[in-house]
Amino acid sequence: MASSQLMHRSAGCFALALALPSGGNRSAARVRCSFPRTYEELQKGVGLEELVRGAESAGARGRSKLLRRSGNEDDVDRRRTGGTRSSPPPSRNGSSMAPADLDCEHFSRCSGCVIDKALDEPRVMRDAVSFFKRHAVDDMALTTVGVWDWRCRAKLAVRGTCDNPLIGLYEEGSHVVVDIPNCRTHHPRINAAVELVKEAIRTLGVEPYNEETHTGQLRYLQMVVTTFNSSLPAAERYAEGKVQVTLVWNAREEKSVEADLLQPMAEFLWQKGGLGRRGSTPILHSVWANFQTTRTNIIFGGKWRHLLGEQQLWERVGGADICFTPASFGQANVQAFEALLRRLQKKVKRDSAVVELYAGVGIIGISLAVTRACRSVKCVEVNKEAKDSFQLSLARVPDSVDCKISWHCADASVSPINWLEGAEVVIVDPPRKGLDAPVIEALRLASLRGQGKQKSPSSSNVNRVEKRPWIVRAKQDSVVKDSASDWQEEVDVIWPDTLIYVSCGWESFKRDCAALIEGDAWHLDDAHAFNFFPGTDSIETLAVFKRGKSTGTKSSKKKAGRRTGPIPFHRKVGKGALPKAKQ
Ligand SMILES: C[S@@+](CC[C@H](N)C(=O)[O-])C[C@H]1O[C@@H](n2cnc3c(N)ncnc32)[C@H](O)[C@@H]1O
Repeated sequence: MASSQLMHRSAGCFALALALPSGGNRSAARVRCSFPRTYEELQKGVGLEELVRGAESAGARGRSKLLRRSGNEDDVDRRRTGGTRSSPPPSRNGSSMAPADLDCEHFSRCSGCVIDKALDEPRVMRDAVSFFKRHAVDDMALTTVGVWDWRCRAKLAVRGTCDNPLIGLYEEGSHVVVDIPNCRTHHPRINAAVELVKEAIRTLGVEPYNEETHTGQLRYLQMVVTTFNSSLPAAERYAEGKVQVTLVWNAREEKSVEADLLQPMAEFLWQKGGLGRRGSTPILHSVWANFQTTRTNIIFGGKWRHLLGEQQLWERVGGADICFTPASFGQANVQAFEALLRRLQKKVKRDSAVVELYAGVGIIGISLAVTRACRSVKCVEVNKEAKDSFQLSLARVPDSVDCKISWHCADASVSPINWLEGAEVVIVDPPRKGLDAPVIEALRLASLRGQGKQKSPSSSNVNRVEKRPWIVRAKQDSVVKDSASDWQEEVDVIWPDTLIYVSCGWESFKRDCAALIEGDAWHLDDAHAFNFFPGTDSIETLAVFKRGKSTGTKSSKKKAGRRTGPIPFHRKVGKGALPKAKQ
């Protein structure tokens, strides 16, 4: 996808940039602005798992008086479109909560956020609630882990001059970069790292890129925060996150003459923000370079170089240690993702055989292997860059985990039925455009086969044909960890009876859902939304489908327990979410 699209956050979900987070004004504004508990917790720093654990119990205990907490994703595919600003915010269901307003000085020009009021109630939830109600899921709710400081991944354009660098996102519909030093959605350490980059540009005379003349040196930045630090108490890890900075340089490689200032810049950053930082803790994790010389809007070139700091970036997600390279996809809102994973884990029966399509670095699969004692987990991902990350993460899966875990570099839309065979649970987490048509057809077919309505595997012609036998292909492009116990190939063919759909594209989800349930191939069993991108009118949806026609049993149960009054689609999580009486 073109970077021009990337750089407008409203055209997806994006990354903003800028300045020193510790300014007194900003802090004061935050205290005034409705989330005193969140503010205090952010100052103290609350660990990811601790935060979300507290959130879950709070969610279970009631939501009417919940306060809010802070929350994460990013990538080209994950950016969502901002919705209309004209519709009024949904009702707060009688809650006395103060509004979760953005209160950001950049809002009027920056394309990153499209909503600055009631960030905890994206308007799209109205549609989502009524959609799921029509499909017999009438307790659809939204989990908001926090509305500020949630973005742990940002891709930012560098423009302007070496005396006055501009670092941020494009203004909507243009290629004018809006400088966003005090972005309220960024993890504060991203803003601090951007400030350092500006200082380096001014001091060393680094030329920001000029699109028109295709001159200049520094084109983009990628900032990724890791909150993984086992030497700190869990409560301090989020606030103490460190930034992996990638400098996207307008040169073919580090030895090119155009890259003469690359190493000096990396050393400057490391001196001021890394281990060389005297008297204070480092804010940088590492410095990388990426080389991009094309005239296109594509942000990254194919060449990456590690320059300084730690090479591997780790995050603790869903109960597992996960490694990311700068080229891997990662969720920007790590706290909200953690909340989603915890809910997802509960939807998978222990000892299941799981296949995950669109798996990225395999976070969901590894997390299930570790927390649900799965019999097997197969991850399928098209981006080969994710393989190294998966391998490193796999090496940290404890030996006690008795699960056959594998990762396969493959296009899920090619012969997808082969991946579904032998799995009880299938998880899909596609890009914003939704599922590929062959995957939908294969999911429908797998359901029919599971119901005994379609017998012959060879009779299907719904898939594009991959010439290599799938088993050969899987072996060639795979990483596999066998279980400690003997692995036995399934003799009786099993087909998934549970389909878990993680969606970052609401419109494509609705379309895919209609295709999946058509003719009672699947029915919706459960759905929940997560506020992954506060400031945008978008949600991340976790939907659980069961095979075949609904028996009505679950729906009747839900009806029996249904509350009267407006549908409470909003749920806040985190310690701050506990009803006062119970704290
Ligand atoms: C929304 S991301 C989810 C990744 C992962 N589940 C996570 O949360 O980190 C979608 C992933 O699907 C991958 N993808 C896109 N098209 C694909 C295809 N046809 N086959 C397999 N993977 C695909 C992308 O490379 C990306 O890693």
